[in-house]
Amino acid sequence: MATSSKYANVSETQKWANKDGEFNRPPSAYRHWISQEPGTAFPPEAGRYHLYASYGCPWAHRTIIVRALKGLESIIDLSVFHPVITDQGWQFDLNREFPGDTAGEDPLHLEFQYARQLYFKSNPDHVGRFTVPILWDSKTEQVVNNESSEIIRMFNSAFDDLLSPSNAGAAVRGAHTTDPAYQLGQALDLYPEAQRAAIDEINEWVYDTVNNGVYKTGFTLKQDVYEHHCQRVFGSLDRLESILTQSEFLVGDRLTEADVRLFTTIVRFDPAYHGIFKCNLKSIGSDYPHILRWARRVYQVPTVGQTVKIPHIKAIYYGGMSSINPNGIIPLGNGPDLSHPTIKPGTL
Ligand SMILES: N[C@@H](CCC(=O)N[C@@H](CS)C(=O)NCC(=O)O)C(=O)O
Repeated sequence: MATSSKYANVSETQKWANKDGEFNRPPSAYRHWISQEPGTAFPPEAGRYHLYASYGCPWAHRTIIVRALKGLESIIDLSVFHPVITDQGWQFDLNREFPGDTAGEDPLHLEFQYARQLYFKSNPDHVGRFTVPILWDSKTEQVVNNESSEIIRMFNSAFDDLLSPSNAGAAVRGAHTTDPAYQLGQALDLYPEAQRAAIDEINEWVYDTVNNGVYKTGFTLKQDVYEHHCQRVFGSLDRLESILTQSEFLVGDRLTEADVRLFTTIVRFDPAYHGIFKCNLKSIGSDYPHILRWARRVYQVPTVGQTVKIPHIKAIYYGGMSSINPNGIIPLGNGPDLSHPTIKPGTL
């Protein structure tokens, strides 16, 4: 039986955790698939699908990164919510507090203010949360998929026929690469056949103990549950540090989906999880030189750095989680500078 914290205000914090003090992330509700299969309900089409996301949310951030790396900006439009989740859920940036980054309104439904309205438009009987990312079909007015791990798989390959090989560079805003570690645009494959088993294996434990592990640590109501998950987070960070001591990327010497999925957690670690979720046994900037080296390498892949918006990251965690940060004070630290030059693994 879990031990309660002496200090928790249970009535406030239980919003996030069950009676055993555990945070359980419910499964995503909409799981349709965009594919090139003949007769599919959701074929790839330019301008048909719309991504609703947040720069603060690590799951939505994955989809923003893969959209940018693949050069899908002209094919799939993006609308970003205000980073602070309101009591009605995600809201468009009605007062234009994050100009340039966010959508002040829903371009497809000018009368909508909240993400919840999209869910109810799609399914009037929707029950459950109103999460981002949302991949929306403007033709049939419904949520195609709201599970980031599946949206990035679709972005990785389903639209390739709409991207011409020659404009792969142009599609990612003039970025060209001679770097053997990655391609951009149509030529990029983040989930290559030969690496799938290795990517799946790493994704599984990284999801459980790192991506979602920080939430299980931060949202618990119980001291011993907190300690258990916190230890698991750092056990896995130690394991990742050791992998990245030998290897430039998580699966060999090329950028894959496994890197994208880990990156959105690592970039939030020092500026957010170390404080708000009490994941503070170590920090990326001070204690994990190879993870830091790798994070800089990923950040510096063209277009990735532009998707990292620290003010949104700090706002979602410190500004919108009143149960664990009641006064909404946002700390000053931004975590390590990821634009700093990188070095090769093994040379630290
Ligand atoms: N499994 C989902 C998780 C998405 C998710 O939990 N998003 C959070 C933000 S980080 C959210 O939208 N929360 C709003 C809410 O729960 O009301 C995915 O990977 O897409």
